[in-house]
Parts: sequence; structure tokens; C-alpha cells
Amino acid sequence: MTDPRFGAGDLGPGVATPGPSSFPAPSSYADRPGLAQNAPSSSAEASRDVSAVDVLRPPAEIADVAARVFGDRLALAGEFAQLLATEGVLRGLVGPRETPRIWERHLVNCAVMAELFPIGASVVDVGSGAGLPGIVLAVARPDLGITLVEPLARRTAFLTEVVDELGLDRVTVLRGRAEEVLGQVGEADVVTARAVAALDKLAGWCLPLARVGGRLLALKGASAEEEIEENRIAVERLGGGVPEIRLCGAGLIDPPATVVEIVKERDVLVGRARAAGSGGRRAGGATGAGRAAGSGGAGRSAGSGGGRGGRGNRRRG
Ligand SMILES: C[S@@+](CC[C@H](N)C(=O)[O-])C[C@H]1O[C@@H](n2cnc3c(N)ncnc32)[C@H](O)[C@@H]1O
Repeated sequence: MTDPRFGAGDLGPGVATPGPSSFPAPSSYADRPGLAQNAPSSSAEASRDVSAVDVLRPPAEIADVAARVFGDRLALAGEFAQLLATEGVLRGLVGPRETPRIWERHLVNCAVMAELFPIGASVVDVGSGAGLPGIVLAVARPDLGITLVEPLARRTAFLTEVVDELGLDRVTVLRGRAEEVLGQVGEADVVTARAVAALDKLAGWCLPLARVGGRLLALKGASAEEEIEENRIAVERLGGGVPEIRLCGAGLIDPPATVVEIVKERDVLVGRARAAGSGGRRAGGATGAGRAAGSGGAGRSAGSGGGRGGRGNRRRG
């Protein structure tokens, strides 16, 4: 289920400074057909001058932690924060009220998960929304090959632009539902999800995307323990082991991020996963990232980050 911490919107309402050059100016965005209905409902929100927002740097109270989790990729994380707070807000993927807490609630909260990933792991992020946790992980851990799986076109369009803008060459954006893309993402070492669905549903969607011995890492809230108890039997039937809680970022953030880890113990074909290979399509525009191999969102209910290399000076992800 959606984590109530993540608020309304794909991420919640926001703020912003001028976006990277590849993103349209706010005025041109507002004129685009098909997007207005997805913009924030309040006209005051919609017309807010996001160009006044600056979240390129983390707030002082979390600056040390952000520097620890992103290391030399901190500036890239700032560029992702800025994209969320500008284009993400304008496109209705992030609620404007999320802007002041983008770093703490979204970027850092997702980045601390990085400690759970083996070097070079293949990752599928299910229900990426505006890039949480997938883009954040790609920024914090450029060694990971990440596929972002997201069914909604306006979200995959945003993700594709972010991946291109930040030069995240090991990230692929795939439009489709998790249960429809089985034949297209290979067998991942790790499948991630944040604020996408309850544990039983997640296990049914995500475990088929992992190799046997691979893991589902679901970023959950305070009710994780309860959710595990309610869904333990369903998870076992779906081929998962006993769900375990991993607390990430202990000593850095309080409270630490709660991640439910489920090891895939055996293959069990469920529902539409039987129709392997149906449905999914590479997100349009095949950016450098879109073409890259890999396995690996912030809507009003959740959110996450990167940095920009710029077209002529792109950083590699
Ligand atoms: C509440 S949003 C969370 C987005 C992002 N993970 C975050 O934390 O900000 C849930 C996302 O899951 C996507 N979603 C819903 N059902 C899905 C499915 N079966 N497969 C893949 N994604 C799905 C939605 O389109 C939406 O972008």
C-alpha cells in the first residue's frame, strides 16, 4: 500500500530553480496537450513559480548525511532533487509540499538502502514513479545496472529525461506493469519497490523478476512488522522465504529506513507472470540510458534523485 509518509501526488507538491536545459521551461510545459490534467489541481499550485526553488544542495541539518550517502555524487543527487522540485512538480509527479523535504524524505531515505546491494548487482525497480528509489540508487551506486519499471507514460517520459540528463548510462526505463515485463528484464539480483503495493501483491509482482537466490527489497514504513505477519504465508506460497526487516542508515538517520527483505527461494509462476514477455515496452526516446543493458519513481505518494552532466559534459552513471 502507499506509504502515508509520502503524501499526495506522485511525490507531493514542490518548488524549483530553472531546470536543466533539456527540460522545457515551465510555460511551454503548461501549454503541452495531455499534461494539464495531470498538473497539480490547485491553480495556485500550478502557477507557482518553481524557478524560485533551489534544492541543489541538501538542507544544513542533513548535509553531512547526504554527503556520506552520496559521496562524490552529491552534486548529481542535487541535480535530481532539482528536477523533482521543478519538472516533477510541474508535471504533477511530486507534490509542491514535498519540496522542502525532498532530500530527507526521498533522496536520503532511499539512498541508505544502497548498503544492501552487492557490487555490480542487477536491479529492477518496480513502480519507480518519478524515480524512487531507482534513480537515487543509480546516483549513489553507479556500479548497479538498474531497470526502472513503470506503467504510466508521463512518468516514464520524466524518467527517461532524467536518466538522459543525469547521464545514468546503466539505467534502463521500461514502460509496463511488473507482471507484464517478465521476459524483458532478465532475472535480477535485486528487485526494489517503494510505496507500490502491500507485501503479498508485491511478492507476486516482484519475485518472478528475481533470480532464485535473489531478493525483493521493499522500502516500507512503521507498519512493516505487521504487514509481514499478515502476509507471511502468501509470500511463502509465492516462492519467498521468511521476510526479514533490515534497518538502513542506522546512526545516520533517525529513524532508520525500514526495508523488508524477501529472498526468492524457488520459482513460482503467478497470474500474468505466466505470460512472460507480454506487455512491456522500452520507454520512448531510448536515451543513452534507455538503450543500455540493465535491470533496475516519485509520484504524489512517494519520490527521488540524480545530477546533471549536461549534454556536452555528461557524467556517466
Ligand atoms: C505511489 S507511487 C510510488 C512511486 C515511487 N516508487 C515512489 O516511492 O515515489 C506507485 C507507483 O507504482 C506504479 N505501479 C502501480 N502498479 C504497478 C505495477 N503492477 N507494476 C509496476 N508499477 C506499478 C504506479 O504507476 C506508481 O508510479
